Amino acid sequence: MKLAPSILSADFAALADDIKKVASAEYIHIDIMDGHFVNNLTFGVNVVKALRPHSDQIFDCHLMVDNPESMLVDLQKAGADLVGVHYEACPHLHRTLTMIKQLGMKAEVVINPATPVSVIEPVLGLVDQVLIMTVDPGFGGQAFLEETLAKINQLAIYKQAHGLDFEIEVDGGINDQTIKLAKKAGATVAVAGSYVFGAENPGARLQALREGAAQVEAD
Ligand SMILES: O=C(CO)[C@@H](O)[C@H](O)COP(=O)(O)O
Ligand SMILES: [Fe+2]
Repeated sequence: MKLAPSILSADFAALADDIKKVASAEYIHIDIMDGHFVNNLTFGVNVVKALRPHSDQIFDCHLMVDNPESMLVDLQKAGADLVGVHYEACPHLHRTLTMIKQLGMKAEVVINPATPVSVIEPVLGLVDQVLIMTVDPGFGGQAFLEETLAKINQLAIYKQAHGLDFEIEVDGGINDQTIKLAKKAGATVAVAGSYVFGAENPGARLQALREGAAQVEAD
């Protein structure tokens, strides 16, 4: 399973140092929040640009903003690799996802815990990754919503039945126990913020996540 430490729980005064502590992860997850789509306000394109020289990892940008289309060109220039837009924020989803791909980035669609998988079926042939939120977006440190497991499983079955090829990412409340539930349900990428950066040794927490996920294979 791929790991995506979320810098939402890192030290905002030392982001470049903190991402070096998670150099063994495949992705760096960057939560961009505008204070409108969600109540919280984090960072924008300038922080993506500032961090780019400090890491070769995939920059996985999770846009929790209204009108995400307006920042796509700047995000591409800043060095984003993969961009996730919320179904709930995009009335013209095909166009938005196509724009991400035309800019040379990987495209992801994101759904909130209360949004059913069926509404994104029309765009599943277009995306490189689907993010099933396992908490309501906006903040780190919330508890994993087990009700989302059925949706992860439903998406994994749909993907296989239709011969589609995309990653299934989960985000919110992931720790060394919940990662097992998510993997069993079919997730292939796990975001973790507070579990990783809330610890003295973020690298050891990544290792614990890998070991947790590996136990599912062994089952
Ligand atoms: O998108 C979000 C929150 O909206 C996440 O990426 C958080 O950063 C996850 O934090 P934890 O639940 O792992 O602490
Ligand atoms: Fe996120």
